Amino acid sequence: MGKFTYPEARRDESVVEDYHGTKINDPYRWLEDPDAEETKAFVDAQNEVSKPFIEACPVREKLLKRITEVWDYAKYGCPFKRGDNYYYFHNTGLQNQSVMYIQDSLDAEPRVFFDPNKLTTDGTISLRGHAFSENGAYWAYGLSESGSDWITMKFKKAPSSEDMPDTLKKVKFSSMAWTHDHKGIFYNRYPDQEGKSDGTETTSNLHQKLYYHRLGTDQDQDILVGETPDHPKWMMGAEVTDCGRYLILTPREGCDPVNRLYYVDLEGLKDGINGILPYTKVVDNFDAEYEYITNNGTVFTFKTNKDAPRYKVINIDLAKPEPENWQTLIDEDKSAVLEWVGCVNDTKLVVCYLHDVKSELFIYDLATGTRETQLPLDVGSIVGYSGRRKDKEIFYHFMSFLTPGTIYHLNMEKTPYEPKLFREITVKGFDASQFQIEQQFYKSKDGTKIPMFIVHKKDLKLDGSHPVILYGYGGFSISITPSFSPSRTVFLQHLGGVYAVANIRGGNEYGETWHKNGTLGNKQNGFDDFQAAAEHLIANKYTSPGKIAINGGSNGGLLVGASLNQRPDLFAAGVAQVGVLDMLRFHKFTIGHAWITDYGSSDDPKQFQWLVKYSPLHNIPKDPKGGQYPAILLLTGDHDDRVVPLHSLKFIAELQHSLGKKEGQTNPLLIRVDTKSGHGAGKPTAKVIEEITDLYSFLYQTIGLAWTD
Ligand SMILES: O=C([C@@H]1CCCN1C(=O)CCn1c(=O)c(-c2ccccc2)nc2ccccc21)N1CCCC1
Repeated sequence: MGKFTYPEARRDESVVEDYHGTKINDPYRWLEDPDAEETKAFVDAQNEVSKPFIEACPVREKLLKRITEVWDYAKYGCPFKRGDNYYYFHNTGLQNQSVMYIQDSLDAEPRVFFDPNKLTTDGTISLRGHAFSENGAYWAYGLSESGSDWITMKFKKAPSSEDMPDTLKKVKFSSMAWTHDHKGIFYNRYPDQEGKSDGTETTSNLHQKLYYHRLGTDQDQDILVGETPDHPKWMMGAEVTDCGRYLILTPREGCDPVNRLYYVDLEGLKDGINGILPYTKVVDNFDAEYEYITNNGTVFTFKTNKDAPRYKVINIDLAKPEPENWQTLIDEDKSAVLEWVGCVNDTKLVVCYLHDVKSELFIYDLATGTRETQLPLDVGSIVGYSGRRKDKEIFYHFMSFLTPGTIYHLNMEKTPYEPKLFREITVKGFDASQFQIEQQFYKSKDGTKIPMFIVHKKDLKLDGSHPVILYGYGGFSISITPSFSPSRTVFLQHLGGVYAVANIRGGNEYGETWHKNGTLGNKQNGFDDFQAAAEHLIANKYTSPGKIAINGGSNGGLLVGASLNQRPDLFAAGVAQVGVLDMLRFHKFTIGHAWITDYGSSDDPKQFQWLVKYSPLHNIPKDPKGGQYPAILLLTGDHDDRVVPLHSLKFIAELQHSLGKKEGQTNPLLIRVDTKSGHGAGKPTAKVIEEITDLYSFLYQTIGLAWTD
C-alpha cells in the first residue's frame, strides 16, 4: 500500500520534565488542551487521513450491511421486581438505547416505562445508573450525555413514570441509596470546578462528597453527610441495608478491590439526617474489600478477600466488631474465584463462582453457609442477575461465545430447585453448530499457565493461514469471560477469521493473586502473557505473524500499544480503543489518579522506573524488528472523560513523527476521533456499528482479509 503523508504536528522540544533525575521530553504536551484551536485542527487533520483509508476498504459497505443485519436481533435483560411490578430492559435490535418496560405480572402486556431514545435524535443520551425506592413508588435515574461519566440525576414516580422536578447535577461515580421512608436518596457529587464539566474537560476528579437529597427540594438544599477533606482521592460508596436501619459507607481511594467499612445506625439519629453523619468505623484500612450482602440485625454478611485472594463470605456482628469475632460463612474455594453473592427469599444465598474462566452458580443457606444445590449451566458466563432478599424468585442471564443469551427463572419456594427457561435470545441466520470454541492453556514467558479461548469455524485446517484477532485486557481485577458478539460472527463467518481471547494476568480470573501479578512492578507479565498467546497461536498453526491483529480497549489499549512497541515482528496490526498510552501523566487527568493502584505513579522514583519502561508513548522502537511498525489504528472520542483523548493524540503524533517518514514504513499509523462519543458505556447502537465496521475495514486492508459470502 502506498505511503502516507501524515499531518505535520508542532513539536515543542522545550517541554522537558525531570523525573527524579531523568529528563523526559514531552513535545506534544500542547495536545493535552482539548479546547486549543491547534488541537482541534490536529484532530480534524488526523480524521482526514484515517477516514479515507478506512472508507477505501472495498467491502466496507458489505461489512456495514452484514454487521447491521447480525446486530438486528431482540435483546432482553433479566426482569426485576420493584413494588408490585416487574421491569426489564429490551432492545428490538437496532435501537440506539435499550428501553425500560413495566409489567403488572410476568405475562401481562408490557408498557414502556422509560425510553431514552425519546431524549435525542442520535441516541447520545444514555441511562447510567438507576434505583427504585424501597416501596417502588419512586425511581431515581442517571443520564449521561455523549458517553461522559458525568450524570444528571432525575426522578420519576412509579409505576406511572410521571416526571418529578428534582434534578441533581455534578454527579459522577455515584451511589444511589434510598432511605426506606422513601423520602430521599444518598448520592455522590463533586464540588463545582472552574471550567466545563461536560466530559470534554480533563480536570482531575477530587474531593467527591456524599449528600442526602430530600425529594421535592432543590439540590442546593441537599445535606452534606460525608466528606474526606484530608483524603481528596477518596470516594465514599453508600448503601442502605435490606432492613433499612443502617447506612453502610465504603470509602475507596483507587481501583484496587479494597475499601474501608463504616456504618451509621439511621434509627439512632435523634434529629434525622441533618448534617455530617456520625459513623462508626468497623474497618479503617485498605487491606481488603468488604462488599455488603445482607444482615440479620447486627450480624452482617460480607463478601471479602481478607486473607482470601479468591474471596470468601464472612459474618461480622456489629455488636462485637473486632476481627477476632468475625465468622467465616463460606470459606475460600482454592479451585474457583467467588465473584458475587446475592441474598434471596430471606434465607438463601445465590453464589456465583468463576472456575477456569467459566461461571458456576450455587444456592447456599444463609444461616449455616452450607452449599445446597448447583444450578445447571453450560460453558459460559452469567452476565445478568436479579433477586433481592425479599424476592421469592430469581432471574439469571447466561451467555457464551456461541449463545446470544438465555434467561432462566427460578422459583425459590419450590424444592428441589428447578430453573425454568424464561427467554431464549436468538440471532436469525446464526447457526452456532458451524463454529467451535476451545479453551487452551499455554505457558507464558515465566512458565505461568494462561487460559485462552479460541473461537473459529468448525473443521478449521491448522495450516497457519487464518487471520486472527487476539483480544486482551489484563488489569483492574476485570475478568474477560465468554460473551456473545454478533459482529464477531461476521469475522468468523465471512472473513475466515479466528477469534482468540487471552485471559492474561491483571484480571480476576484466578483471584487477587492473578490481579496483583499483572500490576505495578509485575505489569510486564500481562504483556508477556499476551505476546505468548500470539506465539502459541502461531506454533499451533492457527495463523502466522503477518496475519495476527491485536485488539483491546482502555487498559487493553495500553496492552495493544505496549505489545506493538515490544514485538512489532509478531503482529501485522493493532487496534487500540480509548487506550491509556502516556503512563507518566495518566494520573493527572479526570479519574486517572484512581488507576495508580494498578500502575503506580511517576511521582514515585521506583514506580517511575516501572512505567517509563513500557509506557507506549515513551517506547516507540526507532528501528522496529521485522522491518516496520505494524499497522495501527487508535480509536477515541471527544467526550471520553475516563481515558481522555490526549493519550491517543500524543501517541499517534509521536508514532507518525518517529516512523511515519521512514522508507520502509508502509503500514498505516492512524487515529479516528469520534464526536459526541465517550469511553464506551452507553454508546448508541449506530455509533457502535460504525466503529466496528471501521475496525474491520481497517483490518481488512492491513492483515489481508478476504470476504466470502
Ligand atoms: O476505567 C478504568 C478503571 C478500570 C475499570 C473501572 N475503572 C475506573 O476508573 C472506575 C472509576 N470509578 C467508578 O466508576 C466508580 C463508580 C461508582 C458508582 C457507580 C459507578 C461507578 N467508583 C469508583 C471508585 C473508586 C475509583 C474509581 C471508581 N480504567 C480506564 C483505563 C485504566 C483503568
